[in-house]
This record gives sequence, structure tokens and C-alpha cells, in this order.
Amino acid sequence: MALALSMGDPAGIGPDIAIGAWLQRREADIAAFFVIGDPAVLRDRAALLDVELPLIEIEAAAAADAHFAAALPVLPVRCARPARPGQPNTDNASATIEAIRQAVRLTLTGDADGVVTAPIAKAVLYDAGFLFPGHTEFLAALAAEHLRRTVRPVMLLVNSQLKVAPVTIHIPLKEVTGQLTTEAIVETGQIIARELKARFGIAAPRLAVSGLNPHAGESGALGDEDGEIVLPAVRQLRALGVQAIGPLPADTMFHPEARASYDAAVCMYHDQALIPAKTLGFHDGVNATLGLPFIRTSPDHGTAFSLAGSGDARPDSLIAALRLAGQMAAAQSGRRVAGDA
Ligand SMILES: NC(=O)c1ccc[n+]([C@@H]2O[C@H](COP(=O)([O-])OP(=O)(O)OC[C@H]3O[C@@H](n4cnc5c(N)ncnc54)[C@H](O)[C@@H]3O)[C@@H](O)[C@H]2O)c1
Ligand SMILES: N[C@H](C(=O)O)[C@H](O)COP(=O)(O)O
Repeated sequence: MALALSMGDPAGIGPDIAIGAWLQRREADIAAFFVIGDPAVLRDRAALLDVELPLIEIEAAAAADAHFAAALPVLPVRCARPARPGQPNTDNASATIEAIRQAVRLTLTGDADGVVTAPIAKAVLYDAGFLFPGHTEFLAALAAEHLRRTVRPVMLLVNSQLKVAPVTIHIPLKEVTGQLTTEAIVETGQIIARELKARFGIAAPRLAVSGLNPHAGESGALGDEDGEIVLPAVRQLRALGVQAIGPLPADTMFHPEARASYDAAVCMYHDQALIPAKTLGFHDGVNATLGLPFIRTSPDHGTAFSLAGSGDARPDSLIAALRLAGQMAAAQSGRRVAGDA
């Protein structure tokens, strides 16, 4: 079997890094993958980058593994318009979305090992009527359809220095206080603790939970949420058997000695979690969605339109995402896949 890689925005660096990852497949020791996307876009991008790319169009995911060593397998989802590097076109949004849908469908049917997504530009998809803030929420909706229940997705950023997840995800900062609840923190903490055990082999995960306000509220002088929302969540997590500490002041929980005291940090909003993650490990960073009935990883960067077709887009983060997805698939099935050291 192989991992399903959705092509992302065809005008972004998704095609560049997919080609780069395939070219480095041997030394990077990554599991086999196939791209779900437009073969013409990949051929054009390879020509622009001046690299020789053997590419094979496949009709079914099952064919990917056999071809991967010799050619980049592509399950075609064709764009409506030619993709121009750096110039996103909303007419191609439906192909971008369809590639994600197919990756999820094939993983849920057991035809692929997991979903790896190349970056999308959210605003381009919103212009085409996409109703979700990002992949994370779209994948949760697809999972909910499959499971017939609501699904809370957890956006875990992983690099060699840190694992960290925000409780609230893609929402405006002014809405964070209204949407942050004790229940959301507890559910997020439970999902992280469960999946650190199951997918990352951490037998007794230790979580560090941040506060919301400066200095975790300074005993209420700088905000009530730390004491009224976060502290009860930490207590509930402990009562549920999860090793959790907090609320911790967010500004002092990411230095090396602090990081050594926990396995994952739980933060209250997007930038509180993603700034330390992307600062400590941008090019080896992976965005993994937990809480889903399938594996999903992604590079931690975006579409970087100005780099598309330039040769300057590094495939490292995608390689890390493919490697982590391969390791998760191996942990799930008990078999060894490439990248599982
Ligand atoms: N997984 C995803 O789908 C995902 C993740 C983050 C951002 N985005 C989207 O991407 C778009 C652009 O976002 P942004 O500009 O904030 O972030 P970005 O990650 O695209 O770019 C940030 C900076 O990092 C550089 N960079 C990014 N990837 C690189 C790579 N592989 N090699 C070398 N340099 C790289 C860029 O040139 C830029 O200077 C937005 O629409 C955002 O929503 C998508
Ligand atoms: N918040 C993520 C980041 O900045 O890396 C990014 O927007 C990707 O999110 P999705 O995987 O939900 O598209």
C-alpha cells in the first residue's frame, strides 16, 4: 500500500515539493506515496524546474506501490484551467478539494495507508465557496460523515524539538475567549494523550497546558479565563488519568528546560501554539490531525506562491510529513514501512 498525497493548490509549491520528495525517496527513506492531482501540472512543473520526472498515471491506488521506485504514481484529478505557478485560480478550487476528498475516501476504504496533504490557500478556496477554515475542519467533517457523529479534530504540530496543539484552531482572535471551554480543553487533552500512546509510542504522556492570558492571568488580575476555564480542565484531565500540568504562562513554557518536562504542549489558540512550533522547527515541522479515524499529516508551511516553479521550495517538511505518516501507518498495522527506523 501507499500514502495518498493530495496535490494542494496547483499554483503553489505543492507540485514542486511532491516532485522533490519523490526525487529524494531513497535517501529520505520514505514510504511509497502517490499524488492525487493533475499529471499535466506535475509534468509542467518538472519541466520548469528542469528535472527529469518519470511519471505514471495510475487508475487505482493499488498500483502505486509497484511503480513508486521507478516513477511518480499519479491518480488523475484534472484541473479546469492550466495552473500558472504563483497565480492561483479559483476555477481550479474544485480539483484541489476533490483531491483531498479522494485521499480520504481511499484511506477510509483501506486502499491507502494515510492522507498527506500538500498546502492549500484557504482564501482561494473560500472564493470558490469552500465552507471550511482549512483542511483540519474539512477532514473532521468528512470523518463525521463517515462515523455519523461529531468529531473534534486536534491540530498537532510536530518537530524534533516540540509537539504542540492549539485548542481553538482557525478562528479570529477576538472569538477565542467566547469559544474556549473547559470541555474543549479536556477533549483536546484526552485525544492528544490517547494518540501519543497509540501513534507515537509514548507510554505515559505528560501534557503541559498553557494559560490564555499574560502570566496565566496573574491570579486573576490579568483575566479570569485561566482560573475559571483552564484550571478546571487541568484538574479534570488529571482526574481522568492524564498527566497534565497548568495553566502555565505561555511565554515561559517553550525554553529547552521547560520543554524537557512534557511530551506535548496544549495551547489555547492558533498562534500561541504555532509560533513556537514554526520557530523551533520550520523545515522539519509536520502538521498532524489527531482525533480522526484515519492518518493525516501535512507539511507545516503554506502555498508559498512566490516560490512556485523557482527551485527554491524545500521539500523537507513534506518529506517529514510522509515519514511521520508512514511511521503512524506502521504503528497502526504492526508492519514495517520505509521511514520506520
Ligand atoms: N497545510 C496547509 O494547507 C497550509 C499551511 C499553512 C499555510 N497555508 C496557506 O498558505 C498560504 C500562504 O501562507 P503564508 O505565506 O502565511 O505561509 P507560507 O508557509 O506559505 O510561507 C511563509 C514563508 O516561508 C517560506 N516557505 C514556505 N514553505 C517553504 C518551503 N517549502 N521552502 C522554502 N521556503 C518556504 C515562504 O517563502 C515564506 O517566506 C495561506 O493562504 C495559508 O492559508 C496552508
Ligand atoms: N494552521 C496551519 C498552519 O499554519 O500550518 C495551516 O493553516 C494548515 O491548516 P490545515 O491543515 O487545517 O489546512
